Amino acid sequence: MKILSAAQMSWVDQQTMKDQEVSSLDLMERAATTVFDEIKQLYPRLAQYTFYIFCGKGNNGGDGLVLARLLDQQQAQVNVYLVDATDYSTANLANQKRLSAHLIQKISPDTQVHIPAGAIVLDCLFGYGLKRPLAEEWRSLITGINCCTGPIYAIDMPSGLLSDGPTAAEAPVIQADVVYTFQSPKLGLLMPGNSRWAKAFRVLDIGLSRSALEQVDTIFHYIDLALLGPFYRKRSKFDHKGTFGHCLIIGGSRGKMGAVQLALKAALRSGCGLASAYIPSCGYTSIQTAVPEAMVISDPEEEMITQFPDTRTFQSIGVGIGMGTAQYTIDAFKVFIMQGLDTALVLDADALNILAQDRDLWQFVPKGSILTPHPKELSRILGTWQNDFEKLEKVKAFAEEYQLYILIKGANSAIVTPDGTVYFNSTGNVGMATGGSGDILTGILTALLGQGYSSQETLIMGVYLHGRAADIAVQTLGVYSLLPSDIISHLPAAFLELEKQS
Ligand SMILES: NC(=O)C1=CN([C@@H]2O[C@H](COP(=O)(O)OP(=O)(O)OC[C@H]3O[C@@H](n4cnc5c(N)ncnc54)[C@H](OP(=O)(O)O)[C@@H]3O)[C@@H](O)[C@H]2O)[C@@H](O)CC1
Ligand SMILES: [K+]
Repeated sequence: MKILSAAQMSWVDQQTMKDQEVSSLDLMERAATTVFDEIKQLYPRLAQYTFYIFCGKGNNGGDGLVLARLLDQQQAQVNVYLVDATDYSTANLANQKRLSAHLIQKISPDTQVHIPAGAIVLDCLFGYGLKRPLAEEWRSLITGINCCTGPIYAIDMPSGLLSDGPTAAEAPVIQADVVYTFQSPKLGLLMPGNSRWAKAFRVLDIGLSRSALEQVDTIFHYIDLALLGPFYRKRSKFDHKGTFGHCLIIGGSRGKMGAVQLALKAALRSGCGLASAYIPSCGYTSIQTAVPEAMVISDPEEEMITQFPDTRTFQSIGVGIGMGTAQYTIDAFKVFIMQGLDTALVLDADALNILAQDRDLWQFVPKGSILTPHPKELSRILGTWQNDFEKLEKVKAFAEEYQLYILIKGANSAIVTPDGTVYFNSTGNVGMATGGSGDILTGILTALLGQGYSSQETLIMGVYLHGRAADIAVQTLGVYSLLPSDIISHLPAAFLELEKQS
């Protein structure tokens, strides 16, 4: 799914009106009706609820006015607060006239509102038309709304949040529990730093012109099953284990052998033909016992890796998890990486920490390699950033310079490719924030790379399935109790979904 800028959304809206011969008013009715349907599903007995609907002067406010009419028709208690203006959009004015005048109360940006307990708020002050951060004069209205005890649903965007650029932390912005955004997720909804304003969002299909959507060119994409379908390979009965690659996980140190165990299990659950581990010898028995399907090669040293194996017979290699940064390990890793390998690697954890200490090493990392840093590892590599947008630019520059694929881990993890394309993930949940989740991702990615998927395909599919398995798992286990190993045991369900859709 494409992620469109405000300007692109506006262009697609215009094209839709031409292609489908509909007016702005029709489109507004359609958009607001999709939100109304969602709300009706959440609150089937609408007549029992009170809605506080805050409307601006543009088309986002117009959506709110339509919603007010639809809710009023279902006997919900409706209170509309419309920002007083002299320049309402045409569709906004038309919808004011369609609503009983007694329902509308005019307010100014500095009005102080008190919302009673139990009321539901619909935020329709600003959508993608917000061009600059809201001025101070809006603070009292926005703060009053944010103080409500009931849920806040924002239409298209939380008001005050910019769609395409950074919003200052102290800016007045609506804190939406759920954002119903039209047709395409907006960048501002995906940035982790904005999560207190957009706690969750749902993309609603409002039937905008397919051909216009296809024509829009964007470097930003949102990963869904439809994106995976074209490259997911179904298996034929003539395939055999040699077809699916032999993957190698290099990592582990005394006390951190579990990381390798998790990665191996995840790799085996992700369809690799053969899986091997290279580990310090103290882990030999535990890995052989815990993962009987895997093969183990051990370093001569007990507690840490001091040399790297010949990797030429393996189709894919994942390096770094649980490896530690003992000097012997650092020295051995440097020799390994400086030999000039011609296979893309999956690099995680301590492999990244070692590389981060010596910028000269990056030139030796095989082009097309996959890096999966968590935020701390990423800042060791790139330094600091002011906001998520700057972080993204820094990652893009680095990915291009060294021709690498970089995963920015977090809610809505983002994959950055060497040509600057960005794929945001749509799966995953807060239950994954437990040590070990990343080791599983390394296993999945190494397995997919070994099966012949390109680095880009590997990341899109691996990150999606990793999150999806966790999403399926929390349906029965909940976010508090989810263990990384539960992600592995739910990988089959995630793969099955993909198999069915392809
Ligand atoms: N197009 C369609 O047919 C459809 C559109 N749809 C809906 O329309 C929404 C987009 O509507 P929109 O373009 O009217 O913009 P909107 O977000 O309502 O705000 C614009 C107003 O805000 C003002 N303004 C801007 N920045 C400001 C600031 N910092 N501080 C103060 N004011 C500021 C700006 O005034 P200006 O600065 O230009 O004078 C302008 O008056 C979209 O999100 C979706 O909900 C759906 O119904 C589908 C059909
Ligand atoms: K809004």
